[in-house]
Amino acid sequence: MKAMLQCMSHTPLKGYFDPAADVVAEVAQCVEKVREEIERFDPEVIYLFASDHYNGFFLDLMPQFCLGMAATSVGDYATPPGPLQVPRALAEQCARAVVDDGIDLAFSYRMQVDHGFAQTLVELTGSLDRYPVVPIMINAVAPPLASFKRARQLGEAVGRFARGRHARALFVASGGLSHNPPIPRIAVETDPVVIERIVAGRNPTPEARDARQKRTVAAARAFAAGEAGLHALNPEWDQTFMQQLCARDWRAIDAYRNDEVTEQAGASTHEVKSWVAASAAMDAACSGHWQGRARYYRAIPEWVAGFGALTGDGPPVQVPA
Ligand SMILES: O=C(O)CCc1cccc(O)c1O
Ligand SMILES: [Fe+2]
Repeated sequence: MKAMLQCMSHTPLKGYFDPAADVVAEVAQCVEKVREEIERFDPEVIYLFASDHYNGFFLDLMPQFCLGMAATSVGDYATPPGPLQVPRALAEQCARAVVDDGIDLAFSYRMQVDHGFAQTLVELTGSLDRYPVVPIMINAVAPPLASFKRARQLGEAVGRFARGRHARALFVASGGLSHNPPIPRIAVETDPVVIERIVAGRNPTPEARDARQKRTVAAARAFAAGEAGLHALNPEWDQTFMQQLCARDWRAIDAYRNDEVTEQAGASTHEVKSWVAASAAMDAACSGHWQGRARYYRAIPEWVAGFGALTGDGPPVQVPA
């Protein structure tokens, strides 16, 4: 079996409010290289770990982890709407194996996913349905949140399932790194309209979706202009985290505490649990024989993102003592 790992930040602000042209080009070049690597690798299946932002999952019933047996992109921001190519029988077997492994994950036969899944999938493969994909949602927006350790164990269970099953498996993570876009929090929200939207806001009108997206763009403009309101990006946190993943330092990963992460790097930093799960899946699929490398990082305030990319492939590079 061959396995590959690709972790990348997403940000739907791309194209809506861009940083300087050289930064846009630098990120595009990174995306292009990753896309070429995936094209060459030609995955038989993709296990895609990502977050949702109150577009497919709401507070009427919020799972920590949810595997899609079938999934459709809602088409928010610049992402296309439409079905992902989910191999149903494989997804069912995967869910069974993960549950048997002790992770009580939710599943959906009609999962809706947003830019968290769709942006990265489209940018890295060209479309929503180029390759068979098993989508796995990790709650990163609605506390109480699962721990970093639990995300690692979820990934490990998926990787154990994938091990030996495919000629070529690709593990993809979409999300993070440090950031804090304006996502409502039930604990402090008082506007009944906003509360209703996050409790049961499925399939909003195009006008409501557009208004929400405009608010995000406005918040990004204010953030980039240095106005207070959103939590600062934390490049140091991001780089340390990426180094720990590359070193497969699971002890350090397991030691992250949710409240400290929120405080140090922003509420949406929990999206990096997709990186943890995908890397743990890679680790289990390769029995530890792989090498990770942080290939890109830049804090991009216009995009409200600590934007990073990390790739893993085997066999491991031998480092002389
Ligand atoms: O519309 C939303 O709810 C949030 C959009 C958003 C913005 C910046 C970085 C992200 O990761 C992200 O998801
Ligand atoms: Fe996000």
